[in-house]
Amino acid sequence: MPETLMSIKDFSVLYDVETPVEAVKHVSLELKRGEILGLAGESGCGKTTLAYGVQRLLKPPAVITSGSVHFHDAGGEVIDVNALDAEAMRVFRWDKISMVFQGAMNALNPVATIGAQLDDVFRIHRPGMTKAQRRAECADLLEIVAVGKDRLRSYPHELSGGMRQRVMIAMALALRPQLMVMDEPTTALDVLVQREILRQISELRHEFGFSVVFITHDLPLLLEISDRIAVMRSGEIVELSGARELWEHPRHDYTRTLLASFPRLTGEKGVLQR
Ligand SMILES: Nc1ncnc2c1ncn2[C@@H]1O[C@H](COP(=O)(O)OP(=O)(O)OP(=O)(O)O)[C@@H](O)[C@H]1O
Repeated sequence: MPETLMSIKDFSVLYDVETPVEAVKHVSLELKRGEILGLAGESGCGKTTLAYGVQRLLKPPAVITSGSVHFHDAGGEVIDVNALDAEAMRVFRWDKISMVFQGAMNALNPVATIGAQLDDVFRIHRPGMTKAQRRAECADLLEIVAVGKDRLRSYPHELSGGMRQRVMIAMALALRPQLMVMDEPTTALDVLVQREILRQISELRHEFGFSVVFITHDLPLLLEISDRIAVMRSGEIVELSGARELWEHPRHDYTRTLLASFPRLTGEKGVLQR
C-alpha cells in the first residue's frame, strides 16, 4: 500500500465576495496513511476551508482557484479528485472519507433509535447487505466505540453527549473510510470524556488503518494526539512537523507565539503524555 494517502498540491481557495478573501493560499501537503495530522491555527486562518475544499464540499462564494488533490486508494488506484464528476464525487466521499463535526451529536434524529440510524447508513450505501448482516455490523460498531450493543434500541436523548458523539464516530467508521476528517469533534464535551474519545480514535486508526485530519484551536490537545501538526496562518501552512518536534523545537515565530498563548503548555508536567 502506498505510504501517502492524499497529496495536495498548490491548493488555493478564494471567497469571491465584495472584498475577496484568499482563505487558502497555495497549500501543499502530503497526508500519510494511518497518521493523525493536526491542523492548528487561530480562528479564521483557513483550516475548515482547506479541509472542506479538498473534498470539494465548499459552495459559492468559495472558488478553488488553483491546485490538485490526489487520493492514493488502498487498492492501488490514484484518484484525481478534481476530475471526478458529481456522482463519482458523492460515492468517493462516502466510500473513502468520513467527517465528524463539532456538535455532530446533535445531528442525530431525535425520533429514531440509534440502531435504526446506523442501519440506514448500510441500507443506503451497502444495498447488498442482508438485514442480519446489517444488524450484526451495527452491534459491532457500537461495541467498537464503547457505547455497547445494548444501546441499539436507545433514542439519542437517552444517551449522554459523549455517548452520542461516539455514535457519530461509529457512523463515520461504518463504511471503513481511509480518511476521517474531524472538525472540533469533541469541543463541546467535558475534558475527561474528550480525552477518552480521543484515545479511542487513536487506537481505532491503528486497528483500521485510517488517517485522521484533526482540526482544532486547541494546540495542547493536538500536541497530545497528533503524529504531525500543520500550523496555518492567514491561509498558509507556515510549519509542518512532528508533534514532539514542533513542541520542542518550533521553527516558525508564529508557532512559538501560538505555543506561548497556551499557559497549560508551560506547566511543570508539560503536555506530552503520548
Ligand atoms: N462564506 C464565506 N464568505 C466569505 N468569507 C468567508 C466565508 N467563509 C469563510 N470565510 C473567510 O475565510 C477565512 C477562513 O475561514 P475558515 O472558516 O476556513 O477558518 P478556520 O481557521 O476554520 O476558522 P474557525 O476555526 O473559526 O472555524 C476567514 O477569513 C473567513 O472569514
